[in-house]
Amino acid sequence: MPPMLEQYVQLRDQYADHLLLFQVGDFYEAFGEDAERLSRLLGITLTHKTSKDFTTPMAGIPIRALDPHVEKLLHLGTKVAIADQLEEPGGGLVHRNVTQLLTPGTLTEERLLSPDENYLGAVATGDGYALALLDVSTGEFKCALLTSRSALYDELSKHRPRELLLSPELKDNPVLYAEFQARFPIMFSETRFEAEECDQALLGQFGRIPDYLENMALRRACGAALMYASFAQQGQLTMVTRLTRFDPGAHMHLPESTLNALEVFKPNSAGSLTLLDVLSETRTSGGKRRLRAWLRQPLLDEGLIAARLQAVEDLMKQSVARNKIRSQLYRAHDLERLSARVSTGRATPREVAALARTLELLPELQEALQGFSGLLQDLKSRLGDLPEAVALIRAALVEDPPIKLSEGGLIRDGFNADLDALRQEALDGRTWMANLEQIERSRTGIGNLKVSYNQVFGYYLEVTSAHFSKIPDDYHQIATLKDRARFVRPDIRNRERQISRAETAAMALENEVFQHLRDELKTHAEHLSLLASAFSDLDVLCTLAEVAAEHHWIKPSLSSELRLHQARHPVVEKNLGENFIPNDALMHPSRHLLVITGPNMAGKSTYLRMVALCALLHQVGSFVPAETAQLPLFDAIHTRIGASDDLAGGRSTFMVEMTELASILHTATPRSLIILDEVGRGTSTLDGLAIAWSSLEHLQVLGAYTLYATHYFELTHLESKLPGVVNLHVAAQEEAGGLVFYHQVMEGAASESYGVSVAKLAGLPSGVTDRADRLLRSFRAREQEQYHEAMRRLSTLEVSRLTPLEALKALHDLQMLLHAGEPS
Ligand SMILES: Nc1ncnc2c1ncn2[C@@H]1O[C@H](COP(=O)(O)OP(=O)(O)OP(=O)(O)O)[C@@H](O)[C@H]1O
Repeated sequence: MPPMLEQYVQLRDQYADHLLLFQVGDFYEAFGEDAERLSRLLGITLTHKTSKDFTTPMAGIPIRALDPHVEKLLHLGTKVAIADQLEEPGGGLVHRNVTQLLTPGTLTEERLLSPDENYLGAVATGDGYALALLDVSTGEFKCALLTSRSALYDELSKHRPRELLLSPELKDNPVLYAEFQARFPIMFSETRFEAEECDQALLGQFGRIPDYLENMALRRACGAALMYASFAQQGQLTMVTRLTRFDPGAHMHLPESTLNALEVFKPNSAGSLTLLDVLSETRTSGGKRRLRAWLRQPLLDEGLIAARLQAVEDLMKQSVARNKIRSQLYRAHDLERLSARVSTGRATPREVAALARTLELLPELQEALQGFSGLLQDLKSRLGDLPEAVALIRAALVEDPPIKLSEGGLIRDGFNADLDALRQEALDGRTWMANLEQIERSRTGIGNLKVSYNQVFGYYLEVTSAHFSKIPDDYHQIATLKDRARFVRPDIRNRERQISRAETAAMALENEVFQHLRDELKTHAEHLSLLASAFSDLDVLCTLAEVAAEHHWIKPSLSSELRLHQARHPVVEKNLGENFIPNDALMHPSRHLLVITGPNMAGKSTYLRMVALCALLHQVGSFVPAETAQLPLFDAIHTRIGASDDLAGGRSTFMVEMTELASILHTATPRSLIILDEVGRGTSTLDGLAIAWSSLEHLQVLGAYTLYATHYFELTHLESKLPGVVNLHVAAQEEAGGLVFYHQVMEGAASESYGVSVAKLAGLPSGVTDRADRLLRSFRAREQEQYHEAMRRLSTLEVSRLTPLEALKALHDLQMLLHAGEPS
């Protein structure tokens, strides 16, 4: 095997679960089976490397086209190891080593990352489920202990890790492992979870094990994440300076089903909008991530909510200051990621320049925040500028430095005297070379003499055969072509060596100066990460103010009652504009369970979601889409909306519905907001009605604020039976041209369900709808008849004369009567 392939095989075996891309000149190559795999995955040509008696498959990617290919490989679930040439090719085998390991959850390369968080997740069990979440692109590292698997799934789907590590007790359980894989179609990777090694990893990273990691499972999850990321980053985890433990109970409980039903992040149908889309006015990538985090975790603390609302109100009113801040933020680069890159000493010259440009915004941001109080004043003090860092970068780097250090030309003239001298020397040499052609033409009288350069000979003189007689003695011929010859001279060789020596030394010195600059910036890493966090908070507050101003949202106030006047569903309103009909909502302890009826398409679901979204926005600290709004503090929003099945999870529509209902009934407290849309629809009418009825009775006793939309008219009877239950309906009317929806929510139950009318609107064939109309009339007539007949028989029954057996038979007959009969 040729020595280069031996080198390849050695590295490949060292990083066995990665696909090794091996630099050979301007290409990254793979050989053997890996080449076949690469060619299959990327659809690129498979060739062969042949030397003497050896041949092997080979596939390669040009270096300049690496990123899109790596992106595709990661997307296909393949980890990538990049081995670079670490020295200029010379005589023998070039020294190569792995310089980057790329896995979806441990990326730091800006160009491969999306603006969202990029978490690596690790889960271990013992006393519940321990979850660690590490984003090495920003240095964020947090963990939590979850009491149930569904709580773990909720957190995982909220944080959407790109890669997951499962401890052996989870991974080795085929049923559990399959369930994880079905729920989270991401990369699952292997690492060690041994307690002792995990503790060592934590000690190595933080110098001590934080007190709040008393739980072994937490330490295993955190340690495993650290060990895995550290391997991928080849020990460079300096961006991870803090580990926080978060308490899912410290925030409003928002199960995955609620986030999905309310379409907070993900639309239910492709192409439609989400709440995040309506709020997507952030100006920075960090702000976008922070907004997602706030939406994931609405607050429970009145004081914090009030502080955010106050800041949003101040920024909304001060539109000049707000616009100024937003236009500054627009120019900011992703400070969170830049600070992580700086802390690992990996920032590229261009990233360092971007850092300076971002830090230069600080004085203006501080000025714009002048005169604000509360949270905004705090933010102003968190935005302390770093003039010395900016001055250093500005003095050292050219205005627009290259991405790669190896491209050179990044250090400004005048910054380092030695570098200036080397550059001058190289320049002198090149000027000498540039003038040489003219000088030699005059000296020899050869008008077409040329000075050229190529990789093999370096600089040389070229003379065509017509002028061979004029060639001076000091020219030494080095090559003869058909009609010309090439020459050198000792002084040309000397100059060439001088240029090359000076340029190589200048490059090395630039490298050194830049390393020094990076080391200097590293000392500000902590400050930079705090600044980054302040930027993100400021961006989100400005975003909430901007949205409030643009869409005429108002500041909600805290109350024990839920009182919305002329409220709108923010997403549906964005689609419908002025055609959206606002509605009121009123709930208090003696009106805490609203049963909403009305035809299909009337707007029941929209109304339910509208109330829930207002509650969620309030606790995020946002204004809400209404004319006035008073809202209680909810500890959770539970929803059971729509029919969805979980084919991957192997559960039918009804099973999903019942599982979600069970979880709501078990976990809801009197302080929860519950939204139920047509519960019980997935089974037979009577079973469904019975389940819905008893669930409502349960919630009525619990006292939780509940909105329940239904087509079961029987449930409207609950209003007269149970205190706290109130009927509402969404207005619609049959008119000459068909059914008209008013989308207006009114007191009282609906009089009809208009199902057949809606079917007509939907375009069912008229023959079918006419027959349905007749059937409906006959069902109703029959129902009435049976009901009256049953009543008549019951009232004439002489109960005191019946034997127990006769009484039972009479009851049975009555029942048969009520269920009897097919329509004619
Ligand atoms: N307040 C409103 N103003 C204007 N249009 C509305 C309003 N509410 C709902 N709509 C429109 O009506 C459509 C149907 O609304 P929604 O899904 O809420 O009805 P629904 O009563 O829950 O129907 P179903 O019983 O079939 O689930 C929405 O997509 C929207 O276009």
